[in-house]
Amino acid sequence: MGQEVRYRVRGGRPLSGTAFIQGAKNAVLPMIGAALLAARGRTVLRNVPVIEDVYRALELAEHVGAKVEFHEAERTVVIDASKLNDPERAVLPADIAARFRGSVLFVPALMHRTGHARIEGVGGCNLGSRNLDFHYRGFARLGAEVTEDTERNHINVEASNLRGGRLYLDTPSHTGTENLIMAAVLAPGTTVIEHAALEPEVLDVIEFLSAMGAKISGGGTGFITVEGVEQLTAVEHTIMADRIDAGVFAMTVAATGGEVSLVGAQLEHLGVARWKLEQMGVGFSQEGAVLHVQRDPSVPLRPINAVTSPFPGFATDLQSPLMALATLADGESYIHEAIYDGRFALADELTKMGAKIEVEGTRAIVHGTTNLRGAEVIAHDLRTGAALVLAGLVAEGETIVAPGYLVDRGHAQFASRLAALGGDVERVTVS
Ligand SMILES: CC(=O)N[C@H]1[C@@H](OP(=O)(O)OP(=O)(O)OC[C@H]2O[C@@H](n3ccc(=O)[nH]c3=O)[C@H](O)[C@@H]2O)O[C@H](CO)[C@@H](O)[C@@H]1O
Ligand SMILES: C=C(OP(=O)(O)O)C(=O)O
Repeated sequence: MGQEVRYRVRGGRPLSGTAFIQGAKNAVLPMIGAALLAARGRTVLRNVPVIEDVYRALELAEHVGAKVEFHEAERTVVIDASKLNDPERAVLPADIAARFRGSVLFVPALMHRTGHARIEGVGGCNLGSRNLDFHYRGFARLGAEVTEDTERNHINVEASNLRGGRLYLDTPSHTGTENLIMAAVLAPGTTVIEHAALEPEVLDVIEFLSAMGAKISGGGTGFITVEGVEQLTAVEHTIMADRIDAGVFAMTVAATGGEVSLVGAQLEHLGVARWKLEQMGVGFSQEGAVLHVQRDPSVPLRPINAVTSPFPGFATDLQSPLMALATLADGESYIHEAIYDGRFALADELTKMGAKIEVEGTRAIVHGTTNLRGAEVIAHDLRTGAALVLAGLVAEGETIVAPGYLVDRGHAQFASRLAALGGDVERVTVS
């Protein structure tokens, strides 16, 4: 049997001090995919979070023919994609690609550089149904031939003759928007994408692609126009701070009480989550690049109603930590998960810790206040794991959260950053 990572947490300490917010997972993954579009030069990405999804993305980049260096201490990735032109290597193999959702973001570069892509698997958090139909339909409208090999469960994309086209998304898909933009940047002619996503990471990716030479307008309006260019150049880019990492830290301070400065976090990137946390009793103040978060532990948290929706709505990735936080509020909270049909696995785990949560479909009622108690609990996905660490920090006794790999997929040095704030959290490896 291999080794397993676990998070061991003991509750009861307020948090205080300064935490550094990592670079955004959901910006760096599309940027690694975008870096493969450059036929010349070396891309330098700074503020890269040292997380498992980045390791997987870099493995995948090497697998398809790029040369990659990860200078972890400097949080810098260097990618040379000049030799990425072998159609035989234009394959996203299940053993790497099925371990993270961002693997689908490699398809545009493979289409443009090799004329072909075979997708043997795409992973990501298990949150219910997560289709890729918007991506494939968009590639087809740009001239690709997308076929499914049902026997092997592969998708084959032939794309020797991409050209601009009129595209739309049924809902403003985050990676869908990024993928259609990347598919369009080197396709001759004009592409229009209607109902595009507004997430800050999408804007960061547009900024990166624009620096590479892409012609993209309308980012942040929901209506994006791309004029195809002949080639893109490798550039240097510093990745924005991770708003979900910042939200998780803010909610953890809300749970334990205390006062913490989050370096790099931007209040405006929290969207509606900011207002919900303020209503619960959390104080925020932004001072340049530092976000101060405080919560007086002597005043009970107020219950809350929240509905997840695309940015600037309440981020679905913050729904799990919000549920954990709501168990501590004085009264009934109502949560509607409107993005995913299977993102309430956390409720059963919190119940093991003493929480009272009723789930019906995509709606949950959380009955607070609960005196949480430590337990052995399962991280069903990345944010469930982070939420259970949060719960452990206020629970009586010891909480063990496993598998820790899922937390490590998206939060860098999670235990040591919380421990530096005074939290009793350890990341342990057991065989
Ligand atoms: C790597 C990355 O950036 N992941 C984020 C991204 O995922 P991701 O980009 O996969 O999420 P989407 O915005 O695409 O998904 C939103 C909804 O649209 C549906 N859908 C999406 C595409 C498609 O072709 N067909 C379809 O039906 C999905 O099943 C889901 O119900 O945005 C999500 C929503 O903010 C976040 O939870 C993820 O952290
Ligand atoms: C759902 C998430 O990620 P992914 O799309 O990479 O599975 C997440 O970050 O919470």
